[in-house]
Amino acid sequence: MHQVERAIFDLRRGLPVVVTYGGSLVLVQAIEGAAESTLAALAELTGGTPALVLSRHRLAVLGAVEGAVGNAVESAGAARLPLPEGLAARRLAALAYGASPAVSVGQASLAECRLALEAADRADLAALALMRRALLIPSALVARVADSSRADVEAQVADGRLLTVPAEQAERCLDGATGMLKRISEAHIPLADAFDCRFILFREPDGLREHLAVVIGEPAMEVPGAAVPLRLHSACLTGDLFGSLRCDCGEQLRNAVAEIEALGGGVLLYLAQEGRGIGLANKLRAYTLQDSGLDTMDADQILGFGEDERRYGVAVDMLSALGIQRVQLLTNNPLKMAALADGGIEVVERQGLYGTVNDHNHRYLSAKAERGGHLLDEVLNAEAVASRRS
Ligand SMILES: Nc1nc2c(ncn2[C@@H]2O[C@H](COP(=O)(O)OP(=O)(O)OP(=O)(O)O)[C@@H](O)[C@H]2O)c(=O)[nH]1
Ligand SMILES: [Zn+2]
Repeated sequence: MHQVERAIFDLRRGLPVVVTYGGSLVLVQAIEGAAESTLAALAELTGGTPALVLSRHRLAVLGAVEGAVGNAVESAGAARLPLPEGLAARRLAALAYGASPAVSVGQASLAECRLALEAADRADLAALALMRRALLIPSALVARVADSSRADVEAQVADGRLLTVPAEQAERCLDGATGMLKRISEAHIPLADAFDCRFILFREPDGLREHLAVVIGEPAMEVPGAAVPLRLHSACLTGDLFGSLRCDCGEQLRNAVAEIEALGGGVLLYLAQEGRGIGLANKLRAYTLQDSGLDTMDADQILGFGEDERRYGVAVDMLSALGIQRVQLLTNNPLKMAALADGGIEVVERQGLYGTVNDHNHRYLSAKAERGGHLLDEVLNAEAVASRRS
């Protein structure tokens, strides 16, 4: 996976990388920061027509998943839209992640563009996977290298100006490599709500993300049959650190520590999955979209993401590294229970874990309950009763 992580750094810096696929070369570049000159440079270097790869979530926003074109796109999971020459950068951004689906491409209407859509091939899917792993907008500029330009591109690869990544490696970059988490370092850190805590840091094999296991007290981790109280907490910088009122994360984090302590000890896994896996930059974009009336899931979809982009393979790996097989899970999220069960961890019991409902997070929590199936009736109903009384 060596090339993948290097490619991610280049993409985040706004540089193109070359995805190789069945003998062909495809230049790939992030949509963020792309200017008119980016498209011109891609066309010049490759001798091909730059195209925009869009995820199926974004295509649904654009209304492009109906009819025959839609079927082909749906089965491929993404589509490629050839871009007209001289397309303005703001039109490109509007197409990739703009709030209004009523966008047009150059002189062409959206309906005409739909007809121009081509089902994504593996290089396109690889490009999207790289963008997701890099926590960029999940849409990519791509350009196939024409035969006449191949020697030029190969020369740039040879002198180190361009990196190549095989499509099949890039496609797998979201899966993680099971069992390869590295346990890096640890320390005792007393917390306000639990004095006896040990923080253990794990690093993913590609070096990109780090996750923490906080072992609280002396849980019976290696006792056969014991169910260890467990919280899986996805990072939320705004809530966890700043006490944002837009969500319930900060309170849930602190309540989880106190609750695990009260249960006689257990483990909290603090997972680097900011913004349900879309990253902080995109979460801020999603918040701005929510300010115009969208709910938390629709806002993510405008950006091209699914309802929840998190994967829990690293959590399962951390639990096995700690020798934990049976857990009592503190969550309201059925997906977390299913993900652990899929990973071979027995969820013996679930316990709800709540923050306070307020005017700012009410809509967010309701969307989680109504659309995400989160088990929040208790807290939302209690809040409704309280507001009827006052
Ligand atoms: N994309 C997006 N992410 C959000 C938003 N609000 C909060 N988050 C993220 O949602 C995640 C919430 O994580 P958790 O509290 O572990 O999980 P949960 O899915 O709410 O389930 P529980 O275990 O019941 O708390 C964090 O990664 C937050 O950063 C939002 O409006 N948009
Ligand atoms: Zn939060």
